Amino acid sequence: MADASFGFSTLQMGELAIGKHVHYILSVEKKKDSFESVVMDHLRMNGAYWGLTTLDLLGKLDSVNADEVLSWIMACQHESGGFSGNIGHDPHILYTLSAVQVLALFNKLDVLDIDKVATYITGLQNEDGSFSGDMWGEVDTRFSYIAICCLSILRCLDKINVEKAVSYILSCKNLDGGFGCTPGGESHAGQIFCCVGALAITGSLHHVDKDLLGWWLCERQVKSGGLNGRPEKLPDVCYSWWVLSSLIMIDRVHWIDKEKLVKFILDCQDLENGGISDRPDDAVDVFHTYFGVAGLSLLEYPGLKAVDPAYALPVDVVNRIFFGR
Ligand SMILES: CN(C(=O)[C@H](Cc1cnc[nH]1)NC(=O)OCc1ccccc1)[C@@H](Cc1ccccc1)C(=O)N[C@@H](Cc1c[nH]c2ccccc12)C(=O)NO
Ligand SMILES: [Zn+2]
Repeated sequence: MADASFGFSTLQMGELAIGKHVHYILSVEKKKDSFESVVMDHLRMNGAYWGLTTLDLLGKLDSVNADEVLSWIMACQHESGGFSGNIGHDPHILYTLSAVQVLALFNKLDVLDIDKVATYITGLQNEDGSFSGDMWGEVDTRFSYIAICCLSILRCLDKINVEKAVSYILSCKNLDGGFGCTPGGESHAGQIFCCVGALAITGSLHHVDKDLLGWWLCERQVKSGGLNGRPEKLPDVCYSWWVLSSLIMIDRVHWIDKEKLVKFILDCQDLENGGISDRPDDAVDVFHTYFGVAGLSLLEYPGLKAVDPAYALPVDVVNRIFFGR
């Protein structure tokens, strides 16, 4: 295994610099005053999910102090049961999923008052089956996915009206086979991931035209091998997740060139300091490092743990939730 952490071999772009990326993630965790840390301050709960899931996929989750992480997460829980992006911020469904996902990584879901979290999420479902992100009421199919994914991990999906949630998601399906953030919204790979993921978790994928959607998704691959989020856009590593996980869930992943996509992601690494950027020679960040590693995991890159395309968690974590002790 040629890896910089052993110091002897030189690293070339043709492989994943695992040691470098572990070092990068751990350094971002420690640096509090960096531009990235400040910008991401209100998204810190998402940042914890991206960084820690990356470490787990790389087999290095034991590099962090679980108790420190867990006490910070619980300090972000609001009396409503929801979680905020950082201590003292307002709760939002976005951060509630990330908090639950991180607790699942550490096999610590038992520290939660499950009913309290479930009540918070259930309270965000609207009459038409859609979900709002918080008390201000913004509706987006992203929030439908988050509600369904989170309650499924907590094993209390029955607390919401699943039938109406599914029918709302289907009302956001477009003629091109894709999905938007609300009915009539333009198809976008991120929203497609959310709708396909929610339909997969609720066992409703038979409503999807897999050939039509598969075609729209495989058309996201550009000459360089990278994937974009919409027609005519530039490729971006994070679409290696949004597009790829959707293709896998509808069983059409063989419609893209996997080898060329692996090469695109590896070309986005910073081999000096670690981390992965959205496209070659751009600045790295934890978000793209996570979606790059998760994308490589979906492509069965050697040495990575398998990731579940619908739950966006390592497969062994998902198995433990549903079949373990
Ligand atoms: C707020 N974010 C975004 O808007 C990014 C910006 C971006 C990165 N590369 C191209 N654009 N876009 C983004 O997350 O789009 C994905 C998306 C959008 C809408 C619906 C579904 C998915 C990023 C942060 C960010 C900002 C700027 C640069 C890099 C990262 C972000 O926090 N995205 C969130 C969106 C999100 C939260 N929960 C989700 C659940 C399912 C799907 C998406 C999310 C995320 O992916 N968390 O895991
Ligand atoms: Zn991106």
